[in-house]
Amino acid sequence: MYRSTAQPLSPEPVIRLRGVNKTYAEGSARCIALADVDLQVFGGEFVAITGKSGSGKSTVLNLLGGLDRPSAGEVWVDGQALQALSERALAQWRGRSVGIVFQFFQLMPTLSALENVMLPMDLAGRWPAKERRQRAQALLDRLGVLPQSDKLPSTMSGGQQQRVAVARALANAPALLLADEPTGNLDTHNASALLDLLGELVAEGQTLVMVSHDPSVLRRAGRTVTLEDGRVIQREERCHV
Ligand SMILES: Nc1ncnc2c1ncn2[C@@H]1O[C@H](COP(=O)(O)OP(=O)(O)OP(=O)(O)O)[C@@H](O)[C@H]1O
Repeated sequence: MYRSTAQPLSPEPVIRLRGVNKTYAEGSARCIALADVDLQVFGGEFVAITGKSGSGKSTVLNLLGGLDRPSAGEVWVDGQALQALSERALAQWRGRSVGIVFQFFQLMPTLSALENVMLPMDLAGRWPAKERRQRAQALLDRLGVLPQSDKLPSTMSGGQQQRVAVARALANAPALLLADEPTGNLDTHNASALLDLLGELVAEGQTLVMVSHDPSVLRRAGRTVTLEDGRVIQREERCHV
């Protein structure tokens, strides 16, 4: 049975954003996507990032996942200063240290569910081939989609595809799991089941940052960070009773 190997709450933050700015050039104008954002997330936390369309949520997620770089400021993830890495080193780091789940699943259409989950391990050259297969099977089992192992994404339901996508995101035992509106394309039942599974992973120590507008997601997060026009306007801790 797959269990998250992430460490429970630790004093060192898994994520540290300091004075982060991100601007995009639009002809002669500049679009300020993020302005002076500071954020810390500790191991085993589930933090939801919310805000209106265009407030900068995906930009934060892209910076955390090493998919984009800040215009100014520092992005530290799992002890690594991402701004210090070359493109090549950043790509290698990304493959090993973060797992990302997208709204539209983004599975490789010509690969089976099992092959999709094995792919990040193959690319990272992690674990012997036999172990990669066993690990992928354990992940699919954990996510409740082992019977779908040999199926192509197009022959699976949306809920099944998203579970496979979560298994793929966990393949390299990432320090950080990121999710961009992961329930946005699921019906209520599948969305709730997916959130249950993600909640179990967090309870085992997985650090999770999720962008969402969905109130049912925000209710489950330990903490919500609200963005407006690229700035953090609210940090809300949930009371656990
Ligand atoms: N590649 C880009 N080029 C130019 N502007 C961009 C680019 N990416 C994002 N932006 C701008 O940066 C701002 C923040 O965008 P971002 O996608 O982070 O917002 P968001 O909160 O995720 O929005 P949504 O909820 O609609 O996905 C917006 O004004 C957007 O137009």
